[in-house]
Amino acid sequence: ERGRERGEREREGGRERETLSEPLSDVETEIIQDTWGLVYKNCEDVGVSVLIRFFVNFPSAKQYFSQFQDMEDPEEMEKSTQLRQHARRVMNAINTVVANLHDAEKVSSVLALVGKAHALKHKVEPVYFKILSGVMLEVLAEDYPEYFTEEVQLVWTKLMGAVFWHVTGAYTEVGWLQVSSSAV
Ligand code: HEM
Repeated sequence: ERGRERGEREREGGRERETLSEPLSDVETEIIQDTWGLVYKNCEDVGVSVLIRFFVNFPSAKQYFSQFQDMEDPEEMEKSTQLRQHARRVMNAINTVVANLHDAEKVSSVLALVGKAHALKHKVEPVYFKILSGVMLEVLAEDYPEYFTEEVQLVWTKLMGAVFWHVTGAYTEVGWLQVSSSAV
């Protein structure tokens, strides 16, 4: 089941879709859960710094957020309730994924919901998910250098690859066609 879940190859939308990552091993799962536990204690602060860096470095990502589309000052962004709320939601969704790494169906259903909502309701270009995960890894490595060693960062990169794979799978499922190679 698990193998199929992460699917070596699946037929979707008439096109073959290859997995970007192997399932995490037990050791890798433990590494993710231990390091995430430390990060999640500062859930709100970490989430807000990740999103601020995301919007400062990739200003076009702001277009989707009515409240701070035109904001440029990071200090002002920090006060936006819409930004803080999204930070909390992103962190909580990742927390659910991390807590359920042994339950592939739960992981894929959580991420399918996220993908579908962002495709259908928010109309977010899927490439922003890839960019956001890069920014998140960068912030985590800077803020927790003692935990995010190179080895740990590699495992996190793998997890983020899996997140992106599930999210873009949902985009494909709802008929968002640009997804395949342009986003990866
Ligand atoms: C791992 C990455 C992400 C997660 C887990 C996540 C999660 C969520 C959740 C749970 C919601 C609220 C429920 C909903 O309306 O669907 C939400 C809303 C939203 N997300 Fe994300 N999101 C992520 C990435 C992004 C990215 C990359 C963008 C755009 C650049 C984005 C834009 C939005 C917008 C515009 C809303 C609605 C905001 C509002 O109504 O205030 N999200 N997100």
